[in-house]
This record gives sequence, structure tokens and C-alpha cells, in this order.
Amino acid sequence: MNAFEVIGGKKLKGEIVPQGAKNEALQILAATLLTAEPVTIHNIPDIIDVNVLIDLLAEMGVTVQRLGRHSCTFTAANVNTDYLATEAFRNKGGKLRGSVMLAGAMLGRFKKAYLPKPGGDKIGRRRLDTHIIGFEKLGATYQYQEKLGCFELATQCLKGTFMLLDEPSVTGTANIVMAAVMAEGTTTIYNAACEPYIQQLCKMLNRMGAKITGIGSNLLQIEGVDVLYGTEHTLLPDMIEVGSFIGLAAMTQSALTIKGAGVENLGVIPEKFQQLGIQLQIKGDDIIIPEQDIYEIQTYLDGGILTVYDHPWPGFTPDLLSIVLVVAVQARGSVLIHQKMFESRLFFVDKLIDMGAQIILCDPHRATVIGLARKNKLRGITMSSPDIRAGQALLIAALSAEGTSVIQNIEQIDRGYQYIDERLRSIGAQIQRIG
Ligand SMILES: CC(=O)N[C@H]1[C@@H](OP(=O)(O)OP(=O)(O)OC[C@H]2O[C@@H](n3ccc(=O)[nH]c3=O)[C@H](O)[C@@H]2O)O[C@H](CO)[C@@H](O)[C@@H]1O
Ligand SMILES: C=C(OP(=O)(O)O)C(=O)O
Repeated sequence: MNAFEVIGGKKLKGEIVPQGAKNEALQILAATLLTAEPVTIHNIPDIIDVNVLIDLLAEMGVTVQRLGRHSCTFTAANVNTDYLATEAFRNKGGKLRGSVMLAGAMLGRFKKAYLPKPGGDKIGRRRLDTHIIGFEKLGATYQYQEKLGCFELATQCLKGTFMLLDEPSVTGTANIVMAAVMAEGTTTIYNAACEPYIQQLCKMLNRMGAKITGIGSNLLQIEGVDVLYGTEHTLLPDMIEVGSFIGLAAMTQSALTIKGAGVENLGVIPEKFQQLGIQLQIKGDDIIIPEQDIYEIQTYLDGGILTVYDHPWPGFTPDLLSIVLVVAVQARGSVLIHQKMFESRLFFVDKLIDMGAQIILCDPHRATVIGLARKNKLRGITMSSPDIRAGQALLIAALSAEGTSVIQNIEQIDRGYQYIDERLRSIGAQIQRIG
């Protein structure tokens, strides 16, 4: 098992470019199955989750032509519709959450699909009800194969309808949209997820010939079409990486410029970090974070302690709460972190406490951070990364701590952050991959 050895306490300096967005890539790759024509995707991040999904597409019979390190053309002219029923698919698909979205595309184009228990972070219960109920409303039937832990879905014909989603599930919305684009008639999805990656998916589908309106809102209307065509698409910068780099700069007291941050699509992310007292300047599409000795967490207007909580877009993404939490450790002031969506994402705070942080885990969803205001330094320790974002948060803590840290189980970090050690070294970090 690979690990990172980090010698912390060094200031970093320079420019860093965010990778293409992981969670957008997973939706967009699945959507390439919706047409027999070539679809070219640019800015694909070279990370484990995305590479596994590309392998899965190839194993399904999609022709994958590499045009460069981050560009690929996918042609789904001869798809083996039975591949999703195989053990090979269940095993590989079970490695990432994104594999669930193959189901919507397969159902939309080939009228049958298998949805095995997906992988992804073990950060709490992650139900698939929204996906399955949406497919059912469109006219699909399903059988749950208990032994295999797999839903088998089929239909003669999908028919557009109105549906009010139980919750604005991101992958659920992507799945239902992909199933609906070639359904008969009009589908209306209310309480749809509307984050930038869903917007990107809908825009790409429209370029392929789909008729989707309401993009960017929680009310999507999809007029079914008979066929979709090829297109070209460029992935947005990864907003979670952008947030992670803002946190990294603040924690290590470094001057960093995030180049091409996709500022227009960051929503409240910059503002949340500013509420922690972090100065940042937006110049064109870049974010400039100056070297800052101390940052002070804002209070509410009445002096009350700040709470940072997650909420479906345009609220604050749950995927950045671990980063906000770690950044608060060295701030002046206190903050309550409330992770509403996932119940097992805050347990990594015990490692931060071992490093010297002052955190009270109130319950599985809430942690209070009492900032050290740099009066005490964090100390390097050996720790293991429990999930992708906690892993990155621990890495940021290690880079700001005194002494050497070892972070184990870095596959969790590698599945979402491209060449992270190499890129951090280029701005002055002392980080090494060890066996
Ligand atoms: C591959 C991918 O794209 N993964 C992202 C996607 O996962 P994913 O699409 O799996 O997440 P969902 O949007 O379905 O929701 C995640 C969890 O939050 C709960 N929930 C959701 C909506 C809501 O209003 N209230 C609520 O409690 C759900 O019950 C579920 O347990 O969206 C999550 C929420 O932004 C992100 O953390 C994941 O990184
Ligand atoms: C939770 C995440 O990923 P996944 O949905 O792939 O597990 C994430 O990207 O933070």
C-alpha cells in the first residue's frame, strides 16, 4: 500500500492549475454511451476513478482513442449490452460511485441496464432510491438481485412524465436525465440537482441533439428525441480542487495563485473561505491568495459563532467541508462544521486531534473547531486516509505541521487528485511517495 511522507512547516509559492473536474468527468463519460457517433472530451483528469470508468467503457465495446494526456474520443457504435450483467463489471464498477451513471445511459439508449452496488467513499448511507424511482416513473421495471446486490432494469419503451424527486441527488439527476433524453414525450424533473456539472452534462446533451430546458434551475424539462449525435466537450476545472488549494495556501501561510479556477462556476466557495478570514483576490479567472500570518473566522452580525454546513447547489458542497474544517484548525476564532448529508465523514478529526488540533466532535454530523491561532504548532504523525476529501485535508494538515507525517491509504487521495505529489512539489512542498 502506497503512502505519502510529508515534511511539513515549509511555505509554498507559485502557481497551480486545477485539474478537470472528477465528478463532471464521470457524468460526461457515461453520456458518451448515448450516441453511436464519436464524442471527444478534453481536460480529462488522469485519476483512478476516471481511468477505471474509461476502462469499463472500453470493456463494454466503446472505442477509446487517446488524443493526448487529457483528451479522448469515445465511439459507442458497438456496445456489448450484456457486459453490465457480468461479474467483471460488478467488481470493477464497485470501485467507484460514478459507475452508477452507466445505468441511465444504457437504459436510455438500449432499454436495459444493470446497477450494481457502487463504490466510492464510505462516508455514510448512500441510497440509490432516487435513481431507481426515477427510472420506474419513466416506465422501466426493476428486479433487485439480492445475491449479487444488483438492480436489473428493463423497459420496452421509456415515456416522459412529471416527477418530483425525493431529494436533489446529483448522480440521480444525471442518471434520470440520461434516461429521459430519448424517451417518448416530455419529462419534467422537479427538485433536480442543478450544480455546474449537471449543467455541463445538459449542455453537452443539447449539443448532441437533446432538448433540455431549465438548465441551472431545479426544474428541468426534457423533450425526448429519437437519436443523439457526436460532439466535443471540455470539462470545467475541479471546484473541489480549487477549494482545497485555497485551504492549502491559508494553512501553510503561502502565497499561491490558482490559475484558471473557473471562477464563474464556484458559487459560494470563495465566500466560505473568506468567512474563515482568508484573503483572496479574483483576477480574471485566477484566484490569488496572499501570504497571510493569521486569518480570523468571522462571526455572525450578532456576534454568534459561524456555522459552515453543506446544502445542495447553490449551497456549499459537502465535498469541501473536510477542507474547511482543517483550515479552521489554525485560524483565530471558532466555527461549527455541520455535515448534514453524510454521517461518517467527520471521524477523521481524531487524527487532527492527535496532531494537536482543538476539535470537539459533537456527534457524527457536527464538529466544533477552536482555532489555535498559530499559538501551538501541529505536529507530524502517521495516519491513514479514510476518504478522498479527508485524505486531502490530512495532507494539508501534514504540510502545515512541524516534522514528518506519513499518510497511508493514499489510493483514496489518488482517486480524485491528479499527480498531487508532483504538483505540490512544483510549488515547494516536501512530499514523497513511499512504498
Ligand atoms: C460521483 C459524484 O458526483 N459524487 C458526488 C455526488 O454523489 P451522489 O450523487 O452519490 O450524492 P447525492 O446527491 O445522491 O447525495 C448524497 C447524500 O446526501 C444526501 N442528501 C442529498 C441531497 C439532499 O438534499 N439531502 C441529503 O441528505 C443523500 O441522501 C445522500 O446520502 O454528490 C454528492 C453531494 O454533493 C457529493 O458528495 C459526491 O462527491
Ligand atoms: C464523495 C466523493 O466522491 P464519490 O461520490 O466518488 O465517492 C467526492 O468526490 O468527494
